[in-house]
Amino acid sequence: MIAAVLGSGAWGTTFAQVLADAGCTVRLWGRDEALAARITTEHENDRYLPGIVLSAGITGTTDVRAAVDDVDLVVVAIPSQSARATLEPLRDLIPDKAVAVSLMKGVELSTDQRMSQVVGDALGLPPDRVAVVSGPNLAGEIAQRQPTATVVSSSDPQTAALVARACSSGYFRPYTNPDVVGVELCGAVKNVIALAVGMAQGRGFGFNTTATVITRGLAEITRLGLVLGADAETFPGLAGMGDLMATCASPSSRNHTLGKHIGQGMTLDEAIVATGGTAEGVKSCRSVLELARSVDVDMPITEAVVAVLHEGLPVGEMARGLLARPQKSEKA
Ligand SMILES: NC(=O)C1=CN([C@@H]2O[C@H](COP(=O)(O)OP(=O)(O)OC[C@H]3O[C@@H](n4cnc5c(N)ncnc54)[C@H](O)[C@@H]3O)[C@@H](O)[C@H]2O)C=CC1
Ligand SMILES: O=C(CO)COP(=O)(O)O
Repeated sequence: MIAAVLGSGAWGTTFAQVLADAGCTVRLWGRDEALAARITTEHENDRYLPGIVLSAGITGTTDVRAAVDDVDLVVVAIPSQSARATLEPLRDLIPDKAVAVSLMKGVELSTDQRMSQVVGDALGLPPDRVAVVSGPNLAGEIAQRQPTATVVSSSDPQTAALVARACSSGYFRPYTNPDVVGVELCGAVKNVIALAVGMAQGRGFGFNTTATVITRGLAEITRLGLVLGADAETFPGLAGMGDLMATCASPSSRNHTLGKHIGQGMTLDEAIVATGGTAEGVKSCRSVLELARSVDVDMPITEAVVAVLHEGLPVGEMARGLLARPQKSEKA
């Protein structure tokens, strides 16, 4: 199979490596010419994955037309809020046989769409030609070929199976799941929960607080997902609990790290600079909250993250506000 991966950041480059190791010919598109040349000739992406020697089966390019010519897979790994504008000009260039794959974990501001919806809309593809990949997949670990599993989801089981075949290797094990809504919401909202966990840890709180935020975070992801038609079995799976555990535990998570900087007293602008890389939850917390409000779902942790990051709530007030809420049943 021939794959074009759009976005030569940490995850795009790592997933290009996964595809190459699984036997695909991979064209990795990015905007930086010097970096694209180094990917092709030196087999390295020193900006995002320093120290990793990339497979010789990956060619870097800045020519997006050439990248998508005659491909079987178009894989998208750019920040969620830039996806639509980047993909729309490619609308007439996608081969009829090709399937699009979103690696992005966000919700678009202004439309509140999940990224598979944005990709389908922007490229003019029906849902059965779009898949998503989401799970406990910290790029730095996978780039070192450490073992992990993931979820490939599409409304069309054949599309999911095709993408799973394309990325399956000795260290990367995809499971398929037809619940696109659940898988994508898990990926987007766990970033918001990881921000909250980071804030708590930055304030000096310990494991009880972390476990509480993760567990109640999963409860609010589940509440939203079920109202939007997701399958309850997705949430305790790899895309749900699995990814929450990885992102909320790892110091290499950008969302977790950014939250920690905020907890330690940085402003949002300072924390963005200190973190580097794309922390999707910073923007997606707003679209997730809007989505939740549109279907009348209560998401107190998400609401608190929005209040701290975008509405001036002092981070020291966050726990007090969450714990002062009226008593309720754990199952409500
Ligand atoms: N890094 C990770 O471990 C994982 C990341 N993801 C998701 O993958 C997506 C991409 O994340 P990363 O690769 O980690 O981000 P990154 O920050 O490492 O790289 C982003 C890439 O997108 C490019 N880019 C930025 N704005 C652009 C624009 N307007 N047009 C075209 N390209 C643009 C940047 O130059 C860079 O190459 C995000 O949605 C993230 O949540 C998902 C799983 C794992
Ligand atoms: O999605 C991820 C792990 O599955 C990566 O998390 P961060 O974007 O917070 O680094």
